[in-house]
Amino acid sequence: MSRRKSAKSVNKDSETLDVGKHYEVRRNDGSWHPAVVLHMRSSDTENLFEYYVHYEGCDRRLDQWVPRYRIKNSRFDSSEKKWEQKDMYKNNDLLHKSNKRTTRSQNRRHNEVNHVPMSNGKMDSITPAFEKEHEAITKIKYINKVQLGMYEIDTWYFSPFPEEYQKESKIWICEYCLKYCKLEKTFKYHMSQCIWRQPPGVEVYHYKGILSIWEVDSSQHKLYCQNLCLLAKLFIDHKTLFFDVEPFLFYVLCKIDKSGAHLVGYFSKEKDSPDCHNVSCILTMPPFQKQGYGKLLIAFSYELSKLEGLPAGPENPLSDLGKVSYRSYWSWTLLEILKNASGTLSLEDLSAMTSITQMDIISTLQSMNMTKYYKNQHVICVTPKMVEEVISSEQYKPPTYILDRSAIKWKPKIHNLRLDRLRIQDHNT
Ligand SMILES: CC(=O)SCCNC(=O)CCNC(=O)[C@H](O)C(C)(C)COP(=O)(O)OP(=O)(O)OC[C@H]1O[C@@H](n2cnc3c(N)ncnc32)[C@H](O)[C@@H]1OP(=O)(O)O
Repeated sequence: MSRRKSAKSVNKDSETLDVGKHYEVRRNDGSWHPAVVLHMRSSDTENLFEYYVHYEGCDRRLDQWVPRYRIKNSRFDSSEKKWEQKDMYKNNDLLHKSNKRTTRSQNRRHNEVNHVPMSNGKMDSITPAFEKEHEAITKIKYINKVQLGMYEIDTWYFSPFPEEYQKESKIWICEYCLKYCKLEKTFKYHMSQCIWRQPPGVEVYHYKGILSIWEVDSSQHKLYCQNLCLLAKLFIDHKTLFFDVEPFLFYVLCKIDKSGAHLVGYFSKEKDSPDCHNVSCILTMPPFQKQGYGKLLIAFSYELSKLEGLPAGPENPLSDLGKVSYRSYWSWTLLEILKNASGTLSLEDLSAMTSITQMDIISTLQSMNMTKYYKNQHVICVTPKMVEEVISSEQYKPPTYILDRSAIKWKPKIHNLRLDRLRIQDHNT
């Protein structure tokens, strides 16, 4: 007899809930939170349904399948608004300490991570129609866990793995070649046969035998790059690149030990970016997040832009965590220059020194109150005292990993068509 009961017999075991309606749901940490039920399925282990819920006011990465007993019977009327905003965000990983005065930068960071709309009501540059379509397609995440090397990782979002993998709650991925498997035994067999111990491609950064970055050309290693994108999509909400990877280069950051080079994170970059993007997508694998690797990858992307001699920036829209990381990198980089500066510095100077675009410099300096709008243009308005104050505040965080420029083994390539075009234009004028 099948372990699963039919929907009809399941209904008898407990009151079923309505998809699309709001209920109070117990989260993993034990707190109750209003949530909308997005989907239901019969559970494998219980004679009950389980429900896919989205917690109101929270990022979709917290959406999850929960058993029936974690949901209160009575419907929750979301219009009652009995949940205070501060309670809604209480359990997010970035906390607002209620008794403590928060600085402007802490407020901005809290708003970014918790999706509080900006004063103009906009979240970012995605159109509502696109957002709706995107949400419909990627509403339900079926793969809940992924085993990567020694880490079992909870996934955050839907990723378009082939259909037969979509119904698996866990998949296994080889941390070296990124082959994915449905079954643990297939995975174990693969690991006994796989001879890879590092990403394919060329090592372009090697730091003291501990960290390395590999440049992987998707034209030469298409399958690896496609698998990397599928894996990354489990942790990036707005990502559309999966199969047509050839226009991109991938920079893969690894931690090295005697067993091999272990995947920590990566960023992708268009080979020819007409909009001067130096990062298309960036990811640190969750077990390595908040340890400084994201800012190391960002610093590396700007070092490449400096070698190319072009100001550049990440592709928009940035995710909540992307915004926080870029803002932190930009602030630190600019303050490092300003604290040692003598004489005047223009926006052009700062951009030439850092390869950060003037727009990103302006928004970063504005957030630190260091610009003025004068005669229809932004001017830097900063005194040594202002710089000192920010540097001694909590907002100033030197990176955990400082990029060692001497460890970079990379030169701009011929295939950087845009760079060549710019040089030709320059020569002709
Ligand atoms: C262009 C684009 O691709 S946008 C999409 C960006 N990518 C994603 O959103 C994918 C999921 N997120 C990630 O992979 C990572 O969070 C990244 C890549 C954005 C950042 O990587 P990390 O390795 O965590 O970055 P790192 O440790 O250097 O921290 C950067 C800053 O973000 C902060 N941060 C990182 N994670 C969190 C978090 N969960 N909550 C609050 N702050 C956080 C850190 O405290 C740090 O701030 P600080 O410098 O002021 O201390």
